[in-house]
Amino acid sequence: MSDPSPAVDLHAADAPPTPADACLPAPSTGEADATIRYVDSCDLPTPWATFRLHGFIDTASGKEHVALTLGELDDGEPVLARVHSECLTGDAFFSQRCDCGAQLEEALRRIATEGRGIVLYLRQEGRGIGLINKIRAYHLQDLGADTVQANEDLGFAADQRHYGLCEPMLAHFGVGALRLMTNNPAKVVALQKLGVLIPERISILVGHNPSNQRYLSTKREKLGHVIGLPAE
Ligand SMILES: Nc1nc2c(ncn2[C@@H]2O[C@H](COP(=O)(O)OP(=O)(O)OP(=O)(O)O)[C@@H](O)[C@H]2O)c(=O)[nH]1
Ligand SMILES: [Zn+2]
Repeated sequence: MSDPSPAVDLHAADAPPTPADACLPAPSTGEADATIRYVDSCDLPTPWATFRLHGFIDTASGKEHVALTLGELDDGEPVLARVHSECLTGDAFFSQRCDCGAQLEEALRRIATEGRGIVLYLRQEGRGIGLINKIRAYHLQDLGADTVQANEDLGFAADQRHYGLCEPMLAHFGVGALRLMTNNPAKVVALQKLGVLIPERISILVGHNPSNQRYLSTKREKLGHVIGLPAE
């Protein structure tokens, strides 16, 4: 996977945005020109802690991304982190087809317990194919395909995600090293290729249920995830 390192174009954290900053997505200029622009932050009370929610715009695609932070992050110590790709069905609708919602909740809970950490929430729904195509992929899975076959039957790669925006987003917070909560070694490698240090990968094995058992075994067998399933 090629992850172009986007140029950094970040506004000062304390500068209030103009309406144009906040609302106008830039026309796409292609990935090589991708820039991430910090826009604004606010408090976000959750059941576990009051996080800071930070908004960014990828000016190349117009996509809006967010980071949730807690505590002091720029002291040079590796930061407990989750790099989470959008899953509307799992994160918002309690879908049991995947483990995303449970992982997001667990990540926030663990960060709250430590009092320090970051979640990068990347708007690359459906492993990068988008929400509507994910619904089409789910339909194919209803008919018997697994999560990888379904993507491929639709003409997509099994995983179309890019992590290039993570490095400048992390740099914005003065973070260079992560203790990354993931079961996905490919995510670790992709971030390391961007220059992000990952001294520790932390398993996040939550949200297993009968409806996602096949999905999780396919992730392990075809996508290389480190997942021990309960039946084994
Ligand atoms: N195309 C497709 N995308 C899916 C399917 N199930 C979940 N997803 C997407 O897969 C992505 C999961 O992202 P992450 O939660 O970052 O997880 P991961 O890379 O699988 O690895 P972990 O860090 O271990 O969770 C999200 O974008 C989901 O929308 C599926 O069956 N098909
Ligand atoms: Zn999901």
